Amino acid sequence: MMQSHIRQSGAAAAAAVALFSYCTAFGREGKKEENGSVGVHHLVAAALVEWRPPRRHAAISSAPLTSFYPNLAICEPIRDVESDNDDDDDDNDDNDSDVGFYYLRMNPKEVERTSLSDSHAIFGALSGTGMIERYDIYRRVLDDVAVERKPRGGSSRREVVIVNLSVGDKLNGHGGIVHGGILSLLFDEAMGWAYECLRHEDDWLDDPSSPVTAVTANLTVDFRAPFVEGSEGVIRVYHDERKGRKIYFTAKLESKDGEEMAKGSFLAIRMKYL
Ligand SMILES: CCCCCCCC/C=C\CCCCCCCC(=O)SCCNC(=O)CCNC(=O)[C@H](O)C(C)(C)COP(=O)(O)OP(=O)(O)OC[C@H]1O[C@@H](n2cnc3c(N)ncnc32)[C@H](O)[C@@H]1OP(=O)(O)O
Repeated sequence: MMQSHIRQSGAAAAAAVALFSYCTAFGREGKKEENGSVGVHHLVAAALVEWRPPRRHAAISSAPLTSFYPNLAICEPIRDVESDNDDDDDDNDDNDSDVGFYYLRMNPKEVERTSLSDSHAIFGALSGTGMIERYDIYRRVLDDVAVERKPRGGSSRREVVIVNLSVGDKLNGHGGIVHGGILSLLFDEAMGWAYECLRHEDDWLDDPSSPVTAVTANLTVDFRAPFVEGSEGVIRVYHDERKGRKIYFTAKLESKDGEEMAKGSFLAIRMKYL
């Protein structure tokens, strides 16, 4: 059981409850996941540490998308929404006490406080009513039992990040349908966060504390169904494998009803000199 490190704010607690409700409504997290664990409705929010770029990154500081914020992934749980022994909606699952994971929220308000806030596509220019109205990022964290059962650092596929999003009516291509380029953007960002979260939580990089950043080398998206304006959705990002500097992810965008609207794959390449 996670200990609560109290840095509680009403807004953060509300956010955790909101995601809990959302995930419950989606009915996904009570099911078996790819890592064999069972969803536990521990939903928490994050406290973030202010961070300024160290000097050795000055060479890329003028390129917004290669600026980065390592400590965004340093979070502390502030609230357990549900204990392991609480009732679970999934009656078919008899492994409810076999805990698996919880979510930590990456607070977008912290992103907005950074120097990127105005120039960032999602949290800056395209943020607002009618555009990207919500882009809440949650890092999925294995709890202690799951970590013991399945040591970190493996190459097996697992969910890393989910993004709870909604898009308004000003980012369309065809009438009433969100532009595919916008969905690609939303995927790109989500998978970038997955990279960042993995880098901090895991031992799969040579030195997790090293300020090694990455860029998107390749992004592909399959559009499976029209994502209509004014829709809410969830992006789920999975880490697939790593080959040296190349880190592979896949992702899917689900509608509020759980329908797969789009899926994507993503290759992040760690920069040679950063
Ligand atoms: C992933 C982001 C994580 C960010 C984390 C920090 C922030 C955290 C906070 C908040 C999250 C924010 C999240 C934001 C997300 C947005 C990210 C973007 O949109 S980034 C802007 C668009 N992308 C560019 O501008 C790149 C431009 N391209 C390049 O700079 C280079 O081409 C680069 C670095 C990608 C590769 O160049 P080389 O010189 O380092 O490497 P070579 O030798 O060419 O390739 C190495 C290996 O990769 C393969 N490779 C290279 N490019 C490939 C490609 N396009 N497709 C497939 N393979 C490729 C090669 O075949 C080679 O493979 P073999 O080692 O031989 O097996």
